[in-house]
Amino acid sequence: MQLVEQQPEIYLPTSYLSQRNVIKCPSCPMNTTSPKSSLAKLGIHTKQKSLKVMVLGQSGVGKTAMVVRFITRRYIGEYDPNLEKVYTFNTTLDNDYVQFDILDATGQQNENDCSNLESNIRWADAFILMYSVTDKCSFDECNRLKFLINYNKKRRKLGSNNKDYMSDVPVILVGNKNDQTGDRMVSVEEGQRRFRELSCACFHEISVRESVDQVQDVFRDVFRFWRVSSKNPKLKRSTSDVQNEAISPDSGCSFYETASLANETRRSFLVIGSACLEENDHSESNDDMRSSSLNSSHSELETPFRSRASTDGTLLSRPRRWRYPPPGCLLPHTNRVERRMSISTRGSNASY
Ligand SMILES: Nc1nc2c(ncn2[C@@H]2O[C@H](COP(=O)(O)OP(=O)(O)OP(=O)(O)O)[C@@H](O)[C@H]2O)c(=O)[nH]1
Repeated sequence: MQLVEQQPEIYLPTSYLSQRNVIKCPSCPMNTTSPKSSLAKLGIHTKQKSLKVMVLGQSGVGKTAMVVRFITRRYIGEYDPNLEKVYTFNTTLDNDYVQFDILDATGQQNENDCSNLESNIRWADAFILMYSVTDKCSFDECNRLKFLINYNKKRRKLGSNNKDYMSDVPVILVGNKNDQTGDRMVSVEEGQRRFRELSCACFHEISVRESVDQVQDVFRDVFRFWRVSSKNPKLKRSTSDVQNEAISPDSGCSFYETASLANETRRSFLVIGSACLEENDHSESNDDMRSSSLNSSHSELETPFRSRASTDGTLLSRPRRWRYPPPGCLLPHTNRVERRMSISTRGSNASY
């Protein structure tokens, strides 16, 4: 699962420019032309996917620094905070050719910007919700932004007469600047708790300044969660316990939902009601199925499914539990107090 880096491309689509008055970043060190990628030239990729990612967060949390780091692998300290840009970056992830359209939203919002923010949210397929671990306000701002995401994605689906209006776009919560240990105001545990409360897809705590790998992990997860949700748009991911936890060697950390992307094979599970689907492989899911958050009773899950099922698909019979024992059968628990039948249960014809 190598991230193959290619020549970055930035473009500002005409439609986007006209709608949102986006300005090209003059200080950006990357090419502003759109050279065709080497893969495209060779004609290797057959299907090009465009993944529209919106990076959201309060001003100064490091959104631009992260996007530029992902595309160029470089860390650049200072940016014009008032610029809102769309970067297009072609890369290969998990053997899939993918085109990222990354909208770096400006964090300085006034009331007039609110409708612009909401239309940008409707444009995006996936979100990176960013805060700085050195800024509690930016952490709290994530609540408002997540609410706006939920609201706008939900409304769009309702408008399209789709009854399945649950918003299931991937939202990755990212705490940045964890290199500034002395200035920390938000702990890892608080970030993890907030990620659960907001029902985000996963949580990363990173330092854009210190690690390009952590930044790439964030975008890799955006892509993976988006791929799962776009393949199964009607499925709702489990919002249950976070069981898997991965601490990367360079001190960034990530938290995932139950049996999702953190394990070695990084398979994702989707939960629909009480059914569990695995994204990649349906053949050997016994152990993983048990780790998912199903409503099945604990005792049922103790016995592996295959030992309970015969080859013709029928379940082996389990001892029948009687509510009232059949005639002639003694109750196994003798100290049980026999319930007296009420008059209504015995009926009006009962003799006393
Ligand atoms: N120590 C530290 N500083 C960082 C890190 N990432 C970004 N910064 C700094 O944080 C400041 C703000 O970064 P930006 O990328 O401009 O933040 P932004 O969220 O895009 O801000 P707006 O454009 O105003 O929305 C800059 O001075 C960056 O150098 C990091 O991981 N560690």
